[in-house]
Amino acid sequence: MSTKNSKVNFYRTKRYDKSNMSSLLNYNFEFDVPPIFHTLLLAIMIMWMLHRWQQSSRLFRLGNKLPGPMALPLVGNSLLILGKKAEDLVKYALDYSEKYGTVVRAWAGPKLVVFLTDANDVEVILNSQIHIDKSPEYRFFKPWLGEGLLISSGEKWRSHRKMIAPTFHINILKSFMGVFNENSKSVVKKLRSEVGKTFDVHDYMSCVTVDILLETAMGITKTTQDAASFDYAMAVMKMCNIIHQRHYKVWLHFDAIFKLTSLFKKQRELLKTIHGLTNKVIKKKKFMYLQNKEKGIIPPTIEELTKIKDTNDSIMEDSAKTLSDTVFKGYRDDLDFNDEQDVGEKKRLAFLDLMIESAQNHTCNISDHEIKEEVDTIMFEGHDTTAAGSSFVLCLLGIHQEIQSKVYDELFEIFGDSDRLVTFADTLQMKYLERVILESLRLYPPVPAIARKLTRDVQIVTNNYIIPAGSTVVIGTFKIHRDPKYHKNPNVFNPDNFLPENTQNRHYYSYIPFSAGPRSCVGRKYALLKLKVLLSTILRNYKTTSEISEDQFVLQADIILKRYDGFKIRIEPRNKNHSNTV
Ligand code: HEM
Repeated sequence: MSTKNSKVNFYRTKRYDKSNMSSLLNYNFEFDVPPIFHTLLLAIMIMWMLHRWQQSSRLFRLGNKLPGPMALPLVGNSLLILGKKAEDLVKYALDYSEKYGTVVRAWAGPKLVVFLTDANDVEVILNSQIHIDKSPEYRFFKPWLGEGLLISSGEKWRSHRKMIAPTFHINILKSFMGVFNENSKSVVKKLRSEVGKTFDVHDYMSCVTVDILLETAMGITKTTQDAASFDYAMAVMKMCNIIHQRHYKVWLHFDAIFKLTSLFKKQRELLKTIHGLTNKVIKKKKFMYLQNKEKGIIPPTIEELTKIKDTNDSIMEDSAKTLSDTVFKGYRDDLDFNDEQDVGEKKRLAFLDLMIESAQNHTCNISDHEIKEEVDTIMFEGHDTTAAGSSFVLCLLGIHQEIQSKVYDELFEIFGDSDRLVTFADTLQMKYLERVILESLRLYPPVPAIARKLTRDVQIVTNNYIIPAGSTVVIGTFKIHRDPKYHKNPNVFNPDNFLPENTQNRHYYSYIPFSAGPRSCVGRKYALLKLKVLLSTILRNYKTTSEISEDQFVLQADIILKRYDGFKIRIEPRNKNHSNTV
């Protein structure tokens, strides 16, 4: 029967057979139920079967042994975040963590997500060579970063990590001191226009970070920067913004919906700019490398630049030179400890040059396309993280004036009233500033959570719970860093939390701003060195103040932790004297 006829019959029945109820019922049930009812009935049956199947699955049985909010059939706990604003999510997540403890499960539809905030449980995951796969949410980066280090897995990740980790060796980082200095000076100059005003310092930190990365990752110097590199920098910043939006707007998680939005069109244009420049630079660099090789000019290899030792043990045996080396020593990752020997006259090479060199001399099997993915990854990972990290430090110092005075006194001890550039040896003296940076990364970790996809069951320490294979584990760095078990007055900004006597017996996994274990941040040393040069240069020139106290910060956490209300500060020029006379 056609739809039209069935509708007509339905209404006819109503009009003409009112007196005969039994014939009406018979007539309707057998022939005249509108098709929408059939569809609905079918949908309900399918949903019920799905629900039953889900309930009987191993994931569901094991997952429901973990504490967490009551879940609805099929949608699970998805409705809990529906309609929530990005800036409310941090508070919301913390409330749930308070309510259920250090292990909380949630169902995102059929997907099991387990939140961990106990250092012992976190160690089980991060210290493992097995649980190194990233969660599916990282796929939003794929159009941009491809299979770069951040999202790749398996053998590809292992071999690329082995090649890239040594390019962050301290000897190579030392050769970036000039770039860090030059760009820090340049931002001091730009900040002059903001003296006496309240402004968002993140914009400045973001620009200077991209400029430094253009030079250290791709070898594009300030003098060779052109309109294309400016467009690239802008595109990197805008792409980060699109990915943030995809994370906190649930409907944008679905590719089909995202592709209908104007954001998708924008993303396509931005990626054209980003990939266009990376490809162009790689092509040019490779051509130059081959041309130089023909002339017999061969750049130093990574081994020559770093004098890498053969065994991991010898790396761990090296004595730690800076505070952060001590703090991060327990991570057992593949980043070396400081070696104060200088690289002397050796040429500065950008990460890209080092990768091209490794590919050409066959120490690593990496294609041009893969090099592009790794350069793009470094540009992303190195940008937003350090921009947020440095902005938080400047805001916190604006609030805690007595701590800023101590930082300035230390800098005055090192530099006096001179305007000279920062040397690597100076950075080793900046012990108080280093504590300030580490403490800021504790309270406001730029990467507030890390997610892994489990391919095997894991037994954690808390109640010997089993987290089943197939689930996503989210490690809540923000919350772990504020655990009163490990920090007295955990919500108070106190750089003395990083005095040696306060760190020596602390659980290594209670402080993980750079993650830890085999998949820890490969740029950790780069970031800390750059932050010291950049922040010391700014603080030697300006005093920062903030009208807003910490409890008024409106935090927004998606991939990167930021202030939704903006990183507002005021600055005034320093008289080059001890802080008490400023
Ligand atoms: C304050 C600054 C930084 C912080 C807090 C930070 C934090 C992190 C964290 C937590 C991860 C692990 C992410 C995850 O597992 O989901 C990570 C990975 C990574 N970071 Fe950083 N990062 C910083 C700066 C940098 C810089 C400057 C670079 C490069 C120039 C960089 C390059 C990378 C790369 C390539 C990875 C992926 C490593 C892998 O999976 O093997 N990071 N970072």
